[in-house]
Amino acid sequence: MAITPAELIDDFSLEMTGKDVPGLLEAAPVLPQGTRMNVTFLGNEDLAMRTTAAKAVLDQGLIPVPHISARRIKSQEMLEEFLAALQAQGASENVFSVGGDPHQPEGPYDGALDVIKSGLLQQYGVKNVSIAGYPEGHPDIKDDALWAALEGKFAVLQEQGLPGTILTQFSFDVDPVVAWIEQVRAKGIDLPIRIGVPGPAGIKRLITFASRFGVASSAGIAKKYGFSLTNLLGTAGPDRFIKELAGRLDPAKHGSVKLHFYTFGGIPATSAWIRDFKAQLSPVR
Ligand SMILES: NC(=O)C1=CN([C@@H]2O[C@H](COP(=O)(O)OP(=O)(O)OC[C@H]3O[C@@H](n4cnc5c(N)ncnc54)[C@H](O)[C@@H]3O)[C@@H](O)[C@H]2O)C=CC1
Ligand SMILES: Nc1nc(=O)c2c([nH]1)NC[C@@H]1CN(c3ccc(C(=O)N[C@@H](CCC(=O)O)C(=O)O)cc3)CN21
Repeated sequence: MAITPAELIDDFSLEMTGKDVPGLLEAAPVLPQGTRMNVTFLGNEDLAMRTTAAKAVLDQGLIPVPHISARRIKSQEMLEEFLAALQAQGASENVFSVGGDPHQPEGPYDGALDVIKSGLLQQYGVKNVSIAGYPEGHPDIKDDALWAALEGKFAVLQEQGLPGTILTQFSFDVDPVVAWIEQVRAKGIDLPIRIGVPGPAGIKRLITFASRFGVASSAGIAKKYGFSLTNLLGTAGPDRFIKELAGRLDPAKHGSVKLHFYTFGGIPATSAWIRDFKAQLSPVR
């Protein structure tokens, strides 16, 4: 029963946007070689920004995990163009297939499952597909639909013989996260799970992103996490969250569980925070 925070944070992954290449270059010296760096697929990015960022990740000795936002893909040609550009750089082995925030699909793909079912991923060298998980649900998608989507994606990846990883929305509250992991395992879904946590960031910024993405941040949850809703001036990091989560995980019951950092406060700040957190866990003797 229980793993140590050092075990939980080992082999963490993190995330950048297409605009974050300068932050990536600044942070790279403190990131372990081979660390996975997700690269977002936002509405304000284009193919060149996304592929340039993925290449920059590779050049730093890290592993790019480009996002493919199903609803933002306007055509099969656009999907193939993106995958081909990634493959040409050696950046197509790992992708995150996600629905995307547009209320209406901009092309033929309604959700992540449609992209996976297309069979195109393997054709362009994809070897591992991350899919999304929602410990606290999603503001626009009913829980039934989320579970059906997760089970559907797991089944199709198995049929295709493609390894997968579940990557979750961030949370400030360990209780729903542990309950959700147990539900995933009860459904027989044995994929490795990466639990999303926010890197250290301004409290205002954390709350803004939490409300945008439908993540709970009530006064009680905020206090437990380490910030107050009435004092928005400071910053907050996930140290308490990580220590509590580690204390409640049992590998025999919960399977492989790692961490994924959303870098709302910037990649350098998150990377330095992780280095310092690890150092304080294992003081030099
Ligand atoms: N790092 C990131 O960029 C993350 C983004 N998300 C967002 O979460 C949402 C769901 O993604 P997945 O779990 O991959 O879902 P999915 O693509 O597997 O779809 C699940 C179900 O919800 C529907 N759906 C998909 N996107 C929707 C939307 N924007 N609004 C209403 N219904 C939608 C689909 O038709 C399907 O029935 C997307 O909005 C996605 O962008 C979630 C986590 C992380
Ligand atoms: N439903 C959902 N959609 C998402 O797009 C999403 C999630 N969930 N969960 C967390 C991650 C983190 N995401 C993001 C998205 C944008 C920035 C960002 O820095 N955006 C702007 C700045 C906007 C601002 O400061 O308010 C940028 O410059 O691109 C960071 C993380 C996207 N992600």
